[in-house]
Amino acid sequence: MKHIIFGESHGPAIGVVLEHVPSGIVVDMDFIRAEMARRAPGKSPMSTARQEADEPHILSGVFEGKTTGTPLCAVIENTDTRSKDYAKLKDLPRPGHADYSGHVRYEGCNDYRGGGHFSGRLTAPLVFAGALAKLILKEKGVTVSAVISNVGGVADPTPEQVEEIVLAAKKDLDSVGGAIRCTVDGLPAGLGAPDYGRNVEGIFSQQLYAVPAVKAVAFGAGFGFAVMRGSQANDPFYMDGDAVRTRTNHTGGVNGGITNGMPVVFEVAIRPTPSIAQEQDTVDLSTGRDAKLIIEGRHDPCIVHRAVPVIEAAAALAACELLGI
Ligand SMILES: Cc1cc2nc3c(=O)[nH]c(=O)nc-3n(C[C@H](O)[C@H](O)[C@H](O)COP(=O)(O)O)c2cc1C
Ligand SMILES: C=C(O[C@@H]1CC(C(=O)O)=C[C@@H](OP(=O)(O)O)[C@H]1O)C(=O)O
Repeated sequence: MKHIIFGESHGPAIGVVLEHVPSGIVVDMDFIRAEMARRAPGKSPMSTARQEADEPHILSGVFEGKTTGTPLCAVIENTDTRSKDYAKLKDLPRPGHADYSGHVRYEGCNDYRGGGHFSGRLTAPLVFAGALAKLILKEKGVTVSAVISNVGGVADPTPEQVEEIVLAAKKDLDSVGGAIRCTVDGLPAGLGAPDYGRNVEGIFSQQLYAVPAVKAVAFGAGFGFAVMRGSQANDPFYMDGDAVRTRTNHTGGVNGGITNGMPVVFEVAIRPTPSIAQEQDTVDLSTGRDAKLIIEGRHDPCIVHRAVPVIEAAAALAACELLGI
């Protein structure tokens, strides 16, 4: 299964085309809508004020409630755009966002309104694709679930702590980052390979780094391995009936680029939102001079809580790839 995400944040619509979807998958729209709602903007003071229904319109690839196996196209309308907030960003790129790198890469032809194709808005069709992937994985006994593992330096925060930290950053005209831990359960041992392009960590990472604001991916103990001894790091094997299992899972379910039958566990770091309301230094691309920038518009003071279903979606697509779907 391959997917391509299309659209810009302030264009008429965004969407996804999936090809090689297995035929006969029952497209549970209640489940898909619930997944989309977990990510949708405008739901709390901790998120952007932009209001979008995020209702997916399926144009092809589904007939009588089931996938046909031919290309599946889903479109999501953009209705609450306010492009005037972005007028000055044509010449004044936002530090941390993709305005400057996108301008260079696309020779000034990039749609800078709302971040264009770089916007976190493009994760709405990704969540649609991920929801479909989860429906496929369910039939194979594979589940994907993620939680917030850090916000603003506080590990495994309670929902109340998340709210307090995010709203404090917002009050300071600032933003805050964090991390998400994701578990993929039910993948059999023996998937993947050690080689370039085929190893489990690489397949997951390709999907995860395509999510805007993801800045690090670590499997199992991750950077913690750097300060462990072998006796602490190794996961001892034992027999659980007929199944080979490990007592700990520091390695995050992967050895030598191949699943070992334990849950695949990884953590991603999410950067603080680039668009903050404080005055910042930038450059004026029209004059070639240093400049000051005050960003207007409606931005997420934190991305972490909104990205939890997005990380699950990326992981579900990676799990399908590993299973040869
Ligand atoms: C769900 C989601 C919401 C986001 N909301 C914002 C936002 O409101 N303002 C902003 O500047 N960046 C936001 N971002 C992050 C930018 O899209 C991202 O930082 C930018 O495209 C540059 O990509 P990079 O951080 O991966 O380098 C969001 C990302 C996601 C996944
Ligand atoms: C619209 C969404 O988030 C947007 C992501 C985003 C960015 O730069 O990534 C910037 C803001 O866009 P705008 O200025 O158009 O409101 C967010 O609202 C969404 O996630 O659906």
